[in-house]
Amino acid sequence: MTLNVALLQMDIEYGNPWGNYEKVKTNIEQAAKSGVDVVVLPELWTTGYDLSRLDDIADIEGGESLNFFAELAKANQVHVVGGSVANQSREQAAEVKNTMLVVNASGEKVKEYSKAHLFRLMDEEKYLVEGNDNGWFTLAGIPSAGLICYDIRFPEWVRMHALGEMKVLYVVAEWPKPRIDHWRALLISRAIENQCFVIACNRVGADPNNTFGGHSIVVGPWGEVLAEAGEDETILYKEIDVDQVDNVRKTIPIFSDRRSDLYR
Ligand SMILES: O=C(O)CCC(=O)C(=O)O
Repeated sequence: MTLNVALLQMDIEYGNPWGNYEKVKTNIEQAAKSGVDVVVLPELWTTGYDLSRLDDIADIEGGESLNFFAELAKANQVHVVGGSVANQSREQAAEVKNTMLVVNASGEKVKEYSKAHLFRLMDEEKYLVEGNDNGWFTLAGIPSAGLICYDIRFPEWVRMHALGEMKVLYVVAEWPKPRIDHWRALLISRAIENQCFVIACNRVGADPNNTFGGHSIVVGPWGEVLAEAGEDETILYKEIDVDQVDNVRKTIPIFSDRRSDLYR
């Protein structure tokens, strides 16, 4: 089974959701014209890391972003792995999560996953609360999962998803340029050790505190880099053959060779 993906490697207007909605709409429409199945966005694409202003610019219950995706997905017949947005609780304003919304081509919400591991180096723990749910979902009939940026530094979290049969891992990020070597190495490792596709979308550009490194990437289940962007704004397109996951898992059957009597 093949899947055509488009990764929107974009710059994000700091603290300007309205400008970012316009830009993403144009990009999704452009990607859909190329006949893709799934469009993937970066992390916190509505607000960027303007965390001290979240009271003014966060999305209440993710409602605006969900409606936005639902309309665009349906009109353009694409599935959307919607990066993540600052998602504020209606009841408790102090509760803001970094939430991925996944919407299918019928405009239905398939998944809501909130970043489980908050990244202190960018002050997330001061402004955000962590999620407590897993990232599993099925999209285009494929067992998948979605994780957010720093989450990929926790191989046990990714492995837990692979044990749940995940074949495609979507990663959305605002990963800084100085550690872009870690980004590539971690994503390739997660693909090899879990024998899955990794489809990872990072942003480019800069905010007042960080410069972001791009290098959005599609990695195959054998660890091969199938497509990779540079450091400029672009839409990265790739067709993947999901059946390769079964072939790799048959060739080196790590899941049946695991010693669950020694470790979990
Ligand atoms: O782990 C890293 O180096 C980057 C993580 C990050 O930027 C994030 O989670 O937002």
